[in-house]
Amino acid sequence: MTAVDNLAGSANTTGAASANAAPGIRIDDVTHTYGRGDSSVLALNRINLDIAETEFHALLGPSGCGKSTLLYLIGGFIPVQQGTISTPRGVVRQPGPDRAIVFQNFALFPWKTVRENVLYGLKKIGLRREEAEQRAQEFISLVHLNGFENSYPSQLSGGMQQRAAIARTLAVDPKTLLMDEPFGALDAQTRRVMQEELRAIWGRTRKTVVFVTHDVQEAVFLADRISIMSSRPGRIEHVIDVPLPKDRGEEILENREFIQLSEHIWRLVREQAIAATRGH
Ligand SMILES: Nc1ncnc2c1ncn2[C@@H]1O[C@H](COP(=O)(O)OP(=O)(O)OP(=O)(O)O)[C@@H](O)[C@H]1O
Repeated sequence: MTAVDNLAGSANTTGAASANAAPGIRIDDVTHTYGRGDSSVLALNRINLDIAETEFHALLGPSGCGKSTLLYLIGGFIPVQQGTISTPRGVVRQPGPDRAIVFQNFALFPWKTVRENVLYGLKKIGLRREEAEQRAQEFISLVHLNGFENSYPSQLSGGMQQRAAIARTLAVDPKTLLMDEPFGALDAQTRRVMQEELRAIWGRTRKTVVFVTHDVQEAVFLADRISIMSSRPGRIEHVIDVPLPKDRGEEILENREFIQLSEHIWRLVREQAIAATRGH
């Protein structure tokens, strides 16, 4: 059995988060303020949200509503000031190997090859050279980068670089994958392919994914549930189930339910975006 197979769990058929699913992330009354005094910015206001262990959860909302802030708090990259965030490993107080983040700008080491980039994280978690090499190759294959192991990031397209970044992140087997607009810098066609690949990879690895995006279609295509946040200070205004089949390909874009749900969510997001431009 490979490391990739090892991660695989049984899939449900609808992709919807089930009410009795094991908890993955619990966000309990979290408020976050940047700075102090007159120049302080209330970024998040009393966020409550439970995300199941095998759920793909998207965060949508107007620019500046605090999506990235919430993601970084879950990751432990900024300290929780008020409220609590917990995972099965306990209360989040700092970054941990159970939570990994993928950024929009790929964040690969430019001086390392694809293989070396993937190996980097594996060495950090203490895998022996041989095991690390084998695992790196498995995850390079998972993201279809065979043949590019010895290429440097500058020799790859944006989509390939992001696949390498995803391989590097998945290879260390975090329980939770935090993704901050990871496809934002890609052209529309590559973005579509990456969405399909990510959804397929998620189907095999069954991690908790929290995915920040501005793109309603992307959220509906990828997620089991979608949180729509208000304009700043960010609150969770709506949490919406996405009752689409687990396996989603291009054909889902023609699915009536997909279209109707996307339109419904677009209207909800638009309300928040209009409120943001009016400054409340
Ligand atoms: N380090 C910081 N210091 C002060 N204010 C900050 C800091 N980081 C974010 N903010 C403010 O907090 C609010 C939320 O920012 P955040 O980046 O979380 O929003 P976002 O929804 O991810 O935005 P976008 O969609 O534009 O990326 C914004 O008003 C932002 O200006």
